[in-house]
Amino acid sequence: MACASGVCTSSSSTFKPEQVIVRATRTATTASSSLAPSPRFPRNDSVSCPNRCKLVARSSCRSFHLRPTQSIGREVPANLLRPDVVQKELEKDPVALWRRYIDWLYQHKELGLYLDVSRIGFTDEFVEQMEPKLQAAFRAMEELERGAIANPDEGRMVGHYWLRNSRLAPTSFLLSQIDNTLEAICKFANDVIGGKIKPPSSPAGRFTQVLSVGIGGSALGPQFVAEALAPDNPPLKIRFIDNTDPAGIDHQIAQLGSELASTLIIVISKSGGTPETRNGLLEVQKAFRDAGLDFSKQGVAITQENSLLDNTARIEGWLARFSMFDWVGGRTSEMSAVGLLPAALQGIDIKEMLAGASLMDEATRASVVKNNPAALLALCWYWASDGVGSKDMVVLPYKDSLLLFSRYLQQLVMESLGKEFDLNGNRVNQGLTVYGNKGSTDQHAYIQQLREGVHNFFVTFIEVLRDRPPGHDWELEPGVTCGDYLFGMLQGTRSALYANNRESITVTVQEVNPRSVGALIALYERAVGIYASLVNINAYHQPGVEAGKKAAAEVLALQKRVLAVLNEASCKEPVEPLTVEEIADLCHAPADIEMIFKIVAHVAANDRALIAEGNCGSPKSIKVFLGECNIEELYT
Ligand SMILES: O=P(O)(O)OC[C@H]1O[C@H](O)[C@H](O)[C@@H](O)[C@@H]1O
Repeated sequence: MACASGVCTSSSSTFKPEQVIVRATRTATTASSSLAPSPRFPRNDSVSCPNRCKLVARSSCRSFHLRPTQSIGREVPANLLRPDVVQKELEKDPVALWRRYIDWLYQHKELGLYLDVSRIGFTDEFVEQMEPKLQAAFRAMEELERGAIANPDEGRMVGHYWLRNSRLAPTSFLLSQIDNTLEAICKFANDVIGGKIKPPSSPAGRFTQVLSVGIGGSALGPQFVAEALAPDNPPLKIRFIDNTDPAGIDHQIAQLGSELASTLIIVISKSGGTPETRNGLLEVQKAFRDAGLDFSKQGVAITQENSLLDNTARIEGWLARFSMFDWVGGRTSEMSAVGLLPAALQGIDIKEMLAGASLMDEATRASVVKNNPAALLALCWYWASDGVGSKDMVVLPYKDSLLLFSRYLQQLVMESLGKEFDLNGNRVNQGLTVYGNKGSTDQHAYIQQLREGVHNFFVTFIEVLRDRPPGHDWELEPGVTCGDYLFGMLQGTRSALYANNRESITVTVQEVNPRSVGALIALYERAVGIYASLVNINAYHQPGVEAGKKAAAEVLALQKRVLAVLNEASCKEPVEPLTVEEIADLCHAPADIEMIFKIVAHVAANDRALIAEGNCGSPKSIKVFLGECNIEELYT
């Protein structure tokens, strides 16, 4: 598929493994650990030793291959293979630890991505025990990719892997749907950036801003990618409305100011009926009306065909509509129009993102655990959290641009794995808690507790080798750059945590670019899928979310009844102020009295003609009435 502008062309800054070898020899000892030659390829005699292994003798490679997989070396007696003992031994024996590091180091050569699981203390026995479960997980993933109904409750296929390799799609119809949508995204983005598609009444004569309205999976991926990859001066700057907080919405619109006239509004909702997103849309449409602008000329919808949003956009004649597919879940939709259109509009090379994800997908189809980084992650999660989520996953990227990765992963992991029942209907209350921001910033916030406090977590460090674009670095002390400090902070924290028996994983990428970001997303998508199989749950539904939505709808329905009751009382002559108890009785909802009090307090705080007299600190004392009675409402 050809793309006219630079949006979809391949990146010239793609990492080349050879570059690392050169730098590995140039940089001093500090860099050597993360640049260690990988022993992985020689594991299989039929695979020749790749270039990187030239750094070590071929015989050494072979010895890694032949040595039985043992956590801390042959000399350790079997009775020492208890995890805590293993760890203590490793701490005392840096050589054994180094051997464990290289023995388990995963390298994806083309992506320049490494995965270090050596600081997770799993034993060989554990790996052996997990092997049948992992093989079952690989088979489940294979079936999923072939189009099985992998989301049984909702009767859906799960096809986010096809998005980056449409040839994998189970039917030619799906294949052309994927290809056509991608082509349409590229064309639209190019036309907007090139000024062919422009706003009707902007002095700028072209779109300068994107305002994305969406929530959950319809916001977190685009937010993460924008933070990670948007250039300093993107062709269109992006902002987000991802909540129904009126002040937050006002802030975004105020920040746009007169640029509202040159803002492309992208409304994203798979279902097309999410209340927060609908409210965001209505608020933005009001802002357009207030400014005398025609929303339809600047509105774009990304949603499933025939959803409420799709129908609205069609009927109102919005600028464009892009399809979201039934078989792509919200939290795995970054490589669909949901993520790709906003990214392309910011000048991010979306084909490189797809290429990175596709390469990672290939790697994570390997059925040999050590060769499959997603399986290694899932294995570590299982080990570290006893397969029941007993420990939290703290995600610490040491790179500002990856700040939102943990937030993105929060939904991907917790909405996928946080389930009450397993696939056999047993109550399991599964999950894996994710939090984190970035290093070294977090070292000055909560690392104190991680090092010394309650031991309820394991860490995932994300390391980025490239500190800055070439040609910009300088030494702020002799021989030391600012980036060396960041590197030192990461390594120091990793060591300090390990010395206190705190486990960690390290994912290393060469640089933050579309390819590595695509790969990271794909890596974690697959790890979540594999882990879900290991613990026998459906990763692709979210029944628990409905409970909160239903309860919210009930609160709003109750509020309408409260206001009707107050209206009736306030239309009497003289006006009859009511206590909260009286309101609850008149609403025939005595059990909801606390909620009624909260409704009264909220409405009274918002200039809505509801007056609450008394002290809200003692709810029984307050008397409530409406400042204006609405006779019409009474008789309708
Ligand atoms: O894209 P939408 O249909 O508007 O859904 C937005 C979000 O809604 C719910 O909270 C779901 O649990 C999320 O998975 C989804 O991403």
